[in-house]
Amino acid sequence: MRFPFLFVTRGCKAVPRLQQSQFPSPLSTLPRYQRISVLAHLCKDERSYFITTPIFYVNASPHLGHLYSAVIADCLHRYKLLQGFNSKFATGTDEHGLKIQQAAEAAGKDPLTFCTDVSERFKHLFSSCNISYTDYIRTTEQRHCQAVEHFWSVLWNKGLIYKGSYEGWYSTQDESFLTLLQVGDAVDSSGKQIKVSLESGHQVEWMKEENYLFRLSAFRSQLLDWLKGNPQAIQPERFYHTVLQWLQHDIPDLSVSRQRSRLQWGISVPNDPEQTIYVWLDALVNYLTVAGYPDKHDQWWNVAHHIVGKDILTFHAIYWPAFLLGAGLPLPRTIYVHSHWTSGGRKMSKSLGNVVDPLQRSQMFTTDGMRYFLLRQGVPDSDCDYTDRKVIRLLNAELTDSLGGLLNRCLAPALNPTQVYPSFCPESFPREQGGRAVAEDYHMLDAVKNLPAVVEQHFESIHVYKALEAITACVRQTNAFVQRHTPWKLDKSNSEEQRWLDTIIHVSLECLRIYGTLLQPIVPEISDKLLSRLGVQSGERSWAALNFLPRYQGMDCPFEGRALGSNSGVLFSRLENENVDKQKPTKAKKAAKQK
Ligand SMILES: Nc1ncnc2c1ncn2[C@@H]1O[C@H](COP(=O)(O)OP(=O)(O)OP(=O)(O)O)[C@@H](O)[C@H]1O
Repeated sequence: MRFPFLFVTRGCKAVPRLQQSQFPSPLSTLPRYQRISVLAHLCKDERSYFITTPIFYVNASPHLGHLYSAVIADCLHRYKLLQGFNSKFATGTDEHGLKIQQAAEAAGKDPLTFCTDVSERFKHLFSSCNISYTDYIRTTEQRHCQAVEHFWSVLWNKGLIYKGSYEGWYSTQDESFLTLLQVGDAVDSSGKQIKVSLESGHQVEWMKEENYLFRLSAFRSQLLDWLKGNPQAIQPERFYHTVLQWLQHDIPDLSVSRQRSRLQWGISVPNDPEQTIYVWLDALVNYLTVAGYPDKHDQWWNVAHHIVGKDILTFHAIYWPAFLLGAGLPLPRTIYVHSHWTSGGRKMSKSLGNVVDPLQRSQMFTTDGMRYFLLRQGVPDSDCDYTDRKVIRLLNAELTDSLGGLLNRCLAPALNPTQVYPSFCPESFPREQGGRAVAEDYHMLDAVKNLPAVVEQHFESIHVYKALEAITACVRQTNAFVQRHTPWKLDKSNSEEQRWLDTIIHVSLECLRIYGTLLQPIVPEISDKLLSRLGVQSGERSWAALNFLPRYQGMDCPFEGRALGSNSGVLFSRLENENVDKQKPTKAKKAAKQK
């Protein structure tokens, strides 16, 4: 639910005191507790939020790692929308540079046709996987070329770019310059001694040429001040410390152009057609282009948050902020960093070719299944190895058995023949113990009541897996609640027993409503199915509507007595896999079981 008409600045003072009659219509239809909650959320921050993925290099088709970045950003975007923010979400493709020039040549295509083909593949993947971007940028677009030229001219006019001579190691694969400390020895497949980047393993070459340099060295202390004053600027914390560590040493000026004779596929340096702008400077400016730069861009640029893989941290946490400081622009609010999916123990990468096709996997395991897996299993702080077996096990356990099983149990016609949201009986489940509920039931209520705050905290630091861990733990508690009270054994001809049965189901459906609402940013289709089955309308699915079990608090529940939605089948079908089913426990597991 979005309330773009409410003007709210930092702090609550700027929020006008609204009379009941002044609440704009969608808000005025909400119960009082929800209105307060909406306003409280809007007071916490500005109402705008701008989230970006890296723009993806189109030298080859997308793989699972690219989808991962996009799914994280999509999850944050959807979460902000649920909270009532006006959120903008940009992704797209990075289309200039030597690697693309070479890949297009190898494919026998002109570079733009080549880029368009691959860019369309990314777009197709994202739309197939429900990536709800609001802007898809390509760096070959006119609006972007204009933004880059303008940005360059600003830096040039401030004397921050000068013509010089660059000499050093360069990795074409990474489109990156390296210091001596970042380079090591290796042997190629023919047994020849080569130099490689210690970080990516890609071969590097010694490069010496006349080009333009950016005065990066002049920004070290400003970058340190920025980070020290904004400890949340790079998250998770581990990467914040990595960048601080990098800044303990001098940083050399950065070459920001290539001779046109070597690189034609890129934007020319303004007033110097012999030079092409460095692909990373070009690419990073995409975030400004989407925000509207060089025209009116403040609304979005002031609230920008980037999602990036750890492989491109230097570019986003050092070069980009230095360029922005140079241009006199605000720095991004947060740089969220995630680690890598590995395959066979090595970073999944286009150049290595050890990639998993995300489109094919999302057809095998469903789009929501893949989204759930990536966000549940992916840990931003550390790498994670991908296998299909892990996907199948996780989805069967958590989506089919735990969540789907709970929904099935609670909606079984034998327990709920009229298919309505049953009533809650305060005498059976009083606020003080003494009814039919036991201590564990009260613990469960506390856990579910606190769940939105826990999930919010983890979403804010992109630890989505922790949010899912907390939701899964609550789902388990609700299953245990149903199991403990065996509602199917209660005597429906006895009115007191029937009231208790209804209460058990009411409480369980309330839990499911909270889980379904919180899961929307992660698995939008499954959540929609779940909430629709519970009869929860689209206007009742926002963060503000997360008012758990109001009847227990002595308030009205809008769902009580309402007809449930139609049954559209199982929530998540079990995934079959022979290998998984046939797999025998290892010796170590057997021993652990016996203990
Ligand atoms: N293995 C991966 N795991 C997680 N994210 C990844 C992975 N590979 C790429 N990404 C995401 O995509 C971004 C851009 O990656 P890039 O296009 O360079 O892919 P790549 O496969 O590493 O390419 P190359 O092999 O050509 O270097 C990364 O910063 C990250 O956000």
